[in-house]
Amino acid sequence: MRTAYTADQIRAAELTLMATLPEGALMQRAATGLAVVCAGLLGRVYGSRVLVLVGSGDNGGDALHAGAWLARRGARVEALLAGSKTHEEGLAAFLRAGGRVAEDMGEADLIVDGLVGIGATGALREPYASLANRANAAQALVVAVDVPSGVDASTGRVAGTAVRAHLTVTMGAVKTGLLVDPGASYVGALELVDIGLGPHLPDPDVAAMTAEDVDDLLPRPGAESDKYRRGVVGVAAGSDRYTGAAVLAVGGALRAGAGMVRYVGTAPPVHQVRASWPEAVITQLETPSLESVGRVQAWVVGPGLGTDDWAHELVARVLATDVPVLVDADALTIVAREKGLLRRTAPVLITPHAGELSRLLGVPADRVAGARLEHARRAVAELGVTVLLKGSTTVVAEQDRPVRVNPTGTPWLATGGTGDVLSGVGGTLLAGGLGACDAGACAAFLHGLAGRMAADGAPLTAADVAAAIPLAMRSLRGESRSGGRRS
Ligand SMILES: NC(=O)C1=CN([C@@H]2O[C@H](COP(=O)(O)OP(=O)(O)OC[C@H]3O[C@@H](n4cnc5c(N)ncnc54)[C@H](O)[C@@H]3O)[C@@H](O)[C@H]2O)[C@@H](O)CC1
Ligand SMILES: [K+]
Repeated sequence: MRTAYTADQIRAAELTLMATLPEGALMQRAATGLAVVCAGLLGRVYGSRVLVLVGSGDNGGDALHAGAWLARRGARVEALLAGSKTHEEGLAAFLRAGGRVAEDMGEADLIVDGLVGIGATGALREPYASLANRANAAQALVVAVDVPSGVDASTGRVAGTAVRAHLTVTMGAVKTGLLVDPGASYVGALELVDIGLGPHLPDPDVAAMTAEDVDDLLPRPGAESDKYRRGVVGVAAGSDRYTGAAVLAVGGALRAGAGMVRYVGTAPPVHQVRASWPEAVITQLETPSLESVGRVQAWVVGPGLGTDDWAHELVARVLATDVPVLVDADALTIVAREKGLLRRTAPVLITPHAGELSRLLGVPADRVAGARLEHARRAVAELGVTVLLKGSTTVVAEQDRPVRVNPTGTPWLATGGTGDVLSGVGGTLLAGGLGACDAGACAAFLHGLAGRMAADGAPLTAADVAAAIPLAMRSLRGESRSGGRRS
């Protein structure tokens, strides 16, 4: 598990560590780590041109010390002092090493963003905001110190402009805002410099699963397994109007390794599912009742179901069972009308995108998208369920646990029907015995990985994603060695 922390958590850990060390030692560790990464990026340090953007705090101090390190090795390093004050000791070291103070931004091979780090509050003020824009427009490689300036370290919010880094060198521990969009999309590659903070860190704020974690959690059939023991998943999806959602949800469930999929729906989607998936066991419903449906270990309800009275009744029946339920799409609209349906003892995993969560919380969708963690946590508290909030960074939140932040995915997944596949995968993992948080996080991980494999830099369809799920599972062992990073 890759763990991450809020600015307050980091600050508290830094204070306890600092108390055990000589003054300035921590910054030296941070700056040396930063400089070594910059040197690696430059390839040849001697003669290279480096511009250091220096803010008024310790983030600027890190940047100045790293600039000094590079200057001592022959780089031509200039510092633009942007703050009302400058880290004194850092500036002295920088000047001693032959660094120069610049009046304006000149040409450079590498720009080091030391404007603000975890001490920032709110949108970047001037002149920082203009400098961030100019750094973004420059040809140079951009390395952010600790956090890309303008990204809120604790939440990933970007209130105004922010530095778009090719690489972020973060100190001591990963910050939450580096893993959650929109902030995560400004980070580039992420390097962690160990400054000895580990023993002083509290329980993490958020955690990202690695391929190895997912591999360990996935239910796998043993010699004793039969289809019932592997998990039977029920899928209540599709309607006369939306038949494809049923096909995709059933496909996701089957491809994720369900022992058996029981599909229930009206005649048109039933015909489609039967034609696409002869493996599914199908019950055609005349009335919204589950009486004639055999036993399942988990339900998926909602994709393409519609929101009329018939659908409402079916959602209510599914939620009245005593097994885990994954609630998606139209079923989310229905439970937004009658939240009492979510009050049950067996686990509920809801899988909204920002728009659906905004209806559940009564908050505008853009606010949900801009502060994903906050709203996922709020939904957990208000609704008493596990929440998988889909989007550019999918997050899974559950009471009393660090939020799981999904590290896989590709923008190509933003196409119709991929959410239906995800719900099928999640349902199968619930039926296989995973808890709601693990089922949601593993489903998101596999779905993102499958999307990446199916796309390979070109468009994909939802059916391609479903087809790639077994490939994604198979690749977990190889991925665990390379970390499962976003590409
Ligand atoms: N204290 C230490 O020994 C260590 C510090 N570290 C570095 O220190 C950083 C934190 O340093 P600070 O606490 O001094 O804080 P920062 O350097 O992140 O920023 C604080 C300064 O920025 C200004 N500021 C805040 N919000 C702003 C905004 N929106 N626009 C413009 N200016 C703004 C403040 O007035 C203040 O002067 C970390 O991010 C990290 O880079 C790490 O190297 C670890 C060791
Ligand atoms: K920075």
